Amino acid sequence: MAARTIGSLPVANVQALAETCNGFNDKIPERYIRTEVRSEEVVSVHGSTLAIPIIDLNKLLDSQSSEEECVKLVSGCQNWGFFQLTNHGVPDEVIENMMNDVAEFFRQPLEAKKAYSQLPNSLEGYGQSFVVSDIQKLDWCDRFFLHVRPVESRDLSFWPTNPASFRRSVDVYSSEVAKLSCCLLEFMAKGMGAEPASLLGMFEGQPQGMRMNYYPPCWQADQVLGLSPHSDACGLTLLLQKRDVQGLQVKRDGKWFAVEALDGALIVNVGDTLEILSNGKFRSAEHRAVIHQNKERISVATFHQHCQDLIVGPLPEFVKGDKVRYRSTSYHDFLTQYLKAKA
Ligand SMILES: O=C(O)CCC(=O)C(=O)O
Ligand SMILES: [Fe+2]
Repeated sequence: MAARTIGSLPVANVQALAETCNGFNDKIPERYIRTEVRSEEVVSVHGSTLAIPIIDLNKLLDSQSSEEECVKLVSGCQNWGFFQLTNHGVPDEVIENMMNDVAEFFRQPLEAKKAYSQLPNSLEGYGQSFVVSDIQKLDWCDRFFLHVRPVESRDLSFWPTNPASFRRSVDVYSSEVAKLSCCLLEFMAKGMGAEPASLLGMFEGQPQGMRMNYYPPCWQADQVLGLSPHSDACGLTLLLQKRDVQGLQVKRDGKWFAVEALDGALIVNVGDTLEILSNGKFRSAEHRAVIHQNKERISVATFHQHCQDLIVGPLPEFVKGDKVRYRSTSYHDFLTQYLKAKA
C-alpha cells in the first residue's frame, strides 16, 4: 500500500467520473460508496435554536450592541465552533466575482484544469486532499488549493490565467477575508476577557490558504460523501458557498446538523490551532459536506493560520487558573500529528 504524509495520491477526476456515471443504470465505483451517510442521524431544523448562531458584524461594531453580540459570538465558538456572519462588509461584487471565476475555472475541459495539477508531495493545485492509501474511501469532490497570503508565498504557476479575471478576483477576495478574520479574532479575544490583540498578534499577516471545492451532483447522493468528516488544522476558516445548494453539516453531541447558509452570509469556524490557543474554550468542530442529487455545489474555504515560527499551545490569557489542557508543540510537530491523524 502506498502512503504519503503530505500531498495526496492521484485519483480519478470526480467531475469527469460524475459525467459518465449520471444515470440510474450507472454504478458508482465502490470506493465512493459510504454506508455511514445513511446510517448517521442528520438534524435539519430550519431557523431553530438548534442551528449554528448568526452573528451580525454591524452589531459587533456598534458600541450600543457590541457587548451582547460578542457574548453570542463567544457562545457560538464554545458550543458549536461555527457561526454564520452577516453584514460582514465584503462587497457583493467581490463575492460574485470570486464565485463566478471559480465556477468558470471548474467548467473548463479537464485538460485545461490539469495544467494546474498538484505535484507529488504537495497540496497546492488541482486534485485531491488527504488521499493517503490505495484502499481508503474517496470523496465525491475535486479540489483546487492555493497558498494565497502572504503575497510572497504565491506560486503563480498554479494560478489560472483563464478566466482572465481569476487572479484579481482571488487577490481581492482574499484580502477582504484576511481583514475580516483579524477583526473577528479581536472580538473573540475580547469576548473571553483577553487582550483583543492577543490573538490578532498571532494571525495578522500570517499565511492564508484557499481551498476551492467542486462537488458534482450524484444520482446516488445519499450513498456518497462530498467531504469526509474532519476538523480544520488552521486558526479560523471562512467559507463561501454557492447560494442555492447547501451541503455543509456540523457535528454536535454525536449528531450531524445541516447548516442552512443564509444568502450572502459567510460561514466561520474555529480550527484546531485556535482550539489549542484558547485552551479548549473554543471548539474545533468536526464537519463534512454532502452531495446534491442533481445540482453541482461549489465552496471556497480560506484558512487563516498563525505564525508558523510560534509554538502551538494554550495562551496564558485563555488558561487563567484552569488546568492546561494541551501540550505545547512546534507548529511543524502539530501539523505532522494532524496529517497522521488523517492517514
Ligand atoms: O464545502 C463545504 O461546505 C466544507 C468545506 C470544508 O470544510 C473545507 O474545505 O475544509
Ligand atoms: Fe473544513
